[in-house]
Amino acid sequence: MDSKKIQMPREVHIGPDVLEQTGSICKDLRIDGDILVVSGKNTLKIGGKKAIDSLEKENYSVDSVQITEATKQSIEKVDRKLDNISLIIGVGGGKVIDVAKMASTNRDIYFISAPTAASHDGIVSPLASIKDPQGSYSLKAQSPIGVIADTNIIRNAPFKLLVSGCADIVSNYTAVKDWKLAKRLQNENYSESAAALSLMTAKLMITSADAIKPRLEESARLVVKSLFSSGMAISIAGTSRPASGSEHKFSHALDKIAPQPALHGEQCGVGSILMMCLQGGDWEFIRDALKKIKAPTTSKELKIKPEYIIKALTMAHTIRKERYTILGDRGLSKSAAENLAIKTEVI
Ligand SMILES: NC(=O)C1=CN([C@@H]2O[C@H](COP(=O)(O)OP(=O)(O)OC[C@H]3O[C@@H](n4cnc5c(N)ncnc54)[C@H](OP(=O)(O)O)[C@@H]3O)[C@@H](O)[C@H]2O)C=CC1
Ligand SMILES: O=C(CO)COP(=O)(O)O
Ligand SMILES: [Zn+2]
Repeated sequence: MDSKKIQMPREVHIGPDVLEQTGSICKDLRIDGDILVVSGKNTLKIGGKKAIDSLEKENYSVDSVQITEATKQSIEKVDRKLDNISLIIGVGGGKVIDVAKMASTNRDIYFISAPTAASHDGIVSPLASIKDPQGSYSLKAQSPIGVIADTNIIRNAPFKLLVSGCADIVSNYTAVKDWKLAKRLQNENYSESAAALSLMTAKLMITSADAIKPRLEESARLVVKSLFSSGMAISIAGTSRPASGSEHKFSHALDKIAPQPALHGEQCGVGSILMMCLQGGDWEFIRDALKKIKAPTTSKELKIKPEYIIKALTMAHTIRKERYTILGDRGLSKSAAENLAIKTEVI
């Protein structure tokens, strides 16, 4: 039997103001040498600067770089800063973390993940979602050596980012169904434990929906822990399969064609309503769960015109063709897509 490698972070710090301990956390992790902080336009001010101040207090020499997209060009921009760097810290949303993760993997440099929002489950996963005009790729990367999740920053982030993270987790329901289908039809590798962890996380999220409130530290902490556990399912599987199926293909298609895409998790949530209906499952349950967490359930709430929803549905099967899902090899016709979106009241 093939051997299997599962990467886990060595230290996970979740709590108010933990970003101000970045320097001492790096000392504890025995990081020796210069450090690069990767951030975004907003997140450099919100979190990046705190990490830099704390590192400088511990006498680390620190450089920083800002990125705006999760693309090859952004990875190259980070790469140009990496001579003499021993550690990269990604302080920001999902795009920043994916770019920092991939750049660190390419150069075999340690990586710390410091999310400023609980908006996606890539915080600890060993995969990076990288986009180009042709599509979206789930690339193998390393897991972070450490996670620093500052719940004071996360609770003060726009509430829709927190809701988006919850919806990304709810979408695990349809992702696991697709994965099981691929096991049955294509004999794809399938991990019972990864699938069980992914589903358990989604169930717990829905059970605790009433506790997800704006600005509360407890809510931020709860969602971070759920994203962590969904990310661990991805780590165990060694693929994003337990958390990404046809509903994610739909979201990646929207990212490609919609003039103004919504947040990743918001689109995956709506995708999950649609795909659960295609899968013959209880789509009303997914819709009601999303409503409970105040996530969008319609094209109007996503602020994306119905024509783009239909177009994304008809092209979703062309994204990650190797990932078999309920969409099959031919996908949906335009009329089938319209029927589906109308039936589920997405349009
Ligand atoms: N690798 C994996 O396993 C996974 C990867 N993903 C990927 O993650 C990405 C989605 O992540 P998401 O975070 O939704 O999107 P972004 O990284 O685009 O972040 C959304 C916006 O939120 C801003 N932001 C972040 N934190 C704060 C804050 N505290 N206060 C104010 N604004 C803030 C960002 O600012 P700024 O401009 O500074 O960036 C950005 O403008 C997608 O590319 C998706 O494919 C999703 C799930 C799993
Ligand atoms: O978003 C993910 C899980 O929530 C995984 O990302 P991919 O769809 O890019 O594999
Ligand atoms: Zn996702």
